[in-house]
Amino acid sequence: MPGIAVLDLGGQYCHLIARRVRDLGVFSDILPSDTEVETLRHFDGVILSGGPGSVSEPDAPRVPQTVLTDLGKPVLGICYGQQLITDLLGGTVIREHVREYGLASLSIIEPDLLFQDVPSDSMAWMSHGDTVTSLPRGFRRLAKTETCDFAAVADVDKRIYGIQFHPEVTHTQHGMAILSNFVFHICHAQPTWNPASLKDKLIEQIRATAAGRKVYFLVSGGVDSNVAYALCAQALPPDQLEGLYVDTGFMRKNESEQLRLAFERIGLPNIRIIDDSQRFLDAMQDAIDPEEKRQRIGPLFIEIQQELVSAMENENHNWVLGQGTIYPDTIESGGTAGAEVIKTHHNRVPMIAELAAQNRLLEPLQEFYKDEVRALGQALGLPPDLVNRHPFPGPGLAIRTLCSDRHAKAMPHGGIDGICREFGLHGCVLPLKSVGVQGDNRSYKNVAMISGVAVLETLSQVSTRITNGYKDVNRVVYCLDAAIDFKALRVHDALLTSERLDVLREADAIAHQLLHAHGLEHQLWQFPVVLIPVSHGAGRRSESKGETVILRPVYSVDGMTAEFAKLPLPLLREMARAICQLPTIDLVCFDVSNKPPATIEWE
Ligand SMILES: Nc1ncnc2c1ncn2[C@@H]1O[C@H](COP(=O)(O)OP(=O)(O)OP(=O)(O)O)[C@@H](O)[C@H]1O
Repeated sequence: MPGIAVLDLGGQYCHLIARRVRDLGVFSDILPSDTEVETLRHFDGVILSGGPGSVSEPDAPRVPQTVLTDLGKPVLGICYGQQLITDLLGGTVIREHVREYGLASLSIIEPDLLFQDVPSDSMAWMSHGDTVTSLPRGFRRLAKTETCDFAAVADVDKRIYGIQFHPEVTHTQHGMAILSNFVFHICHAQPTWNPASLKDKLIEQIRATAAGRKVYFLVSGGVDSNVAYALCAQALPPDQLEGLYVDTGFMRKNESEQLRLAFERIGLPNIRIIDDSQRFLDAMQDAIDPEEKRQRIGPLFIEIQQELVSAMENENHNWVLGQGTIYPDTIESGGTAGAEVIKTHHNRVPMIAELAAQNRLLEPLQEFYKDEVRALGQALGLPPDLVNRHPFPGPGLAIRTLCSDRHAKAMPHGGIDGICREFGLHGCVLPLKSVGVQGDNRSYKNVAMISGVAVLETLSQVSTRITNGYKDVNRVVYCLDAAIDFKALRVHDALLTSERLDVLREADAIAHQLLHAHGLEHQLWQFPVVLIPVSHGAGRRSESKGETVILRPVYSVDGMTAEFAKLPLPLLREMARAICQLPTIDLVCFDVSNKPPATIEWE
């Protein structure tokens, strides 16, 4: 199955490039930058990804020169990829003092197959520090922007192309058309990639890997492991497969039981629920910082995995461990900020690598992206509640229950309040931090709270103005209770306790039931409900340690960027009224931040 090789030069968008190519129906594989020409010959063409490096740095990633001189296949360099092509073939790249970041208007200077059916003027997304200033011999300029002379270049005879903008991000108006032109008109690839049609091949592979041994499959209740487990169930007889589900205590309301029932309904009763909730809760006793929480949950999960493996070994020597690993888990692009930290409890720890070396690891979906896994799940006839579930983080509600060791009042902020007043609103800053993304990095910044009467469009404008204007704020929440008094807002100390988790579980269940009743859940990518230790003592319980619930519904296509979901305000207020009936809940807010600058989750 030929297709397109994407060479990873460390860009955070590497997966996005591979995904876009697959969306065109063409297989694509991400390979290390030093992959040799012999391996690349099996592909129809090569894309060199972007990346944070600079060609002038000695240890920035490079590709072998022979990819450009000997391979004879079309090559497209994107951003850093273009600069690398220029450098390797004798052109000049200079370091700019100011990084160009954002939309630019792209003008085509010379028509070419790459720009077939693309208007001569359109918008393209730029994000670069270095710039090409002179071209290698044989290259011509195909397009420019106001600030970039060499926005697209090519040696058309050798089919080597370079573009400074990012066609893979949705902000580039005709990005998909440009990628499609490269893939079909320049590489002549065939649209033969269809993950759902690979079902029979996958079933054969599962049988071959299991080779008569018992498969213990780790099922988390998430889409990936649900589909992988169901696939194993079609491949193997019931006595050769058992699902293992670890209840961490950080699951949503009735989640474990619902999962068991959902599998039972489709004839898969072999799920063993392992209740380790107390162990997880004990481990989190005094954890406040989000990284600290993840660093405690990850190793404990691995410890439990290890215990399960030892138990299997004692029970029966003939076993294989299954996991719902998918493609982005197996390849962490070099540029993904914080990847190491985020994924500590993930599928690539040394014990798992050891099992793989012993041929005791089964990961049937390791070639697929999540939307492809969903397509496969549908082809298997799995019910929507197993296949279309919203993504849910491994550490679960533990990272949706914010902790604090502070006592502080909400901070007045003239600048933010000034922006709000232009729209008839008010604003302040909560002395509480949440995670965001800025450029290639994770940020950990304050949250702004706004209140007043507004329509969604206004909230969107105000939120963008605040986060663009004040770099110490990466998230904005809108108070759903009109009677808020900022002076009565207090951040107080709070740890991760079973009582707080229970309240959050109830709030989450209320919000999701109402969402379901209005038939809106499939419009959303995800709908985290978050508990923050912020009380609004006014009137109700002045001495209380009341809390605030945040509703965080988002739209997204791939989780890499996201927009706050424009759910009807009357529905959000209905959710807020119901949630405010819970003991200890003072206030409910609606998160009106996009990603970037905020992340989907708060921690
Ligand atoms: N609580 C759990 N119980 C059993 N297995 C788990 C659990 N959490 C994770 N796993 C296993 O580890 C894999 C990776 O976990 P992770 O939390 O990263 O989920 P994911 O990549 O979103 O996949 P999924 O959609 O299956 O949850 C899962 O596919 C599953 O095989």
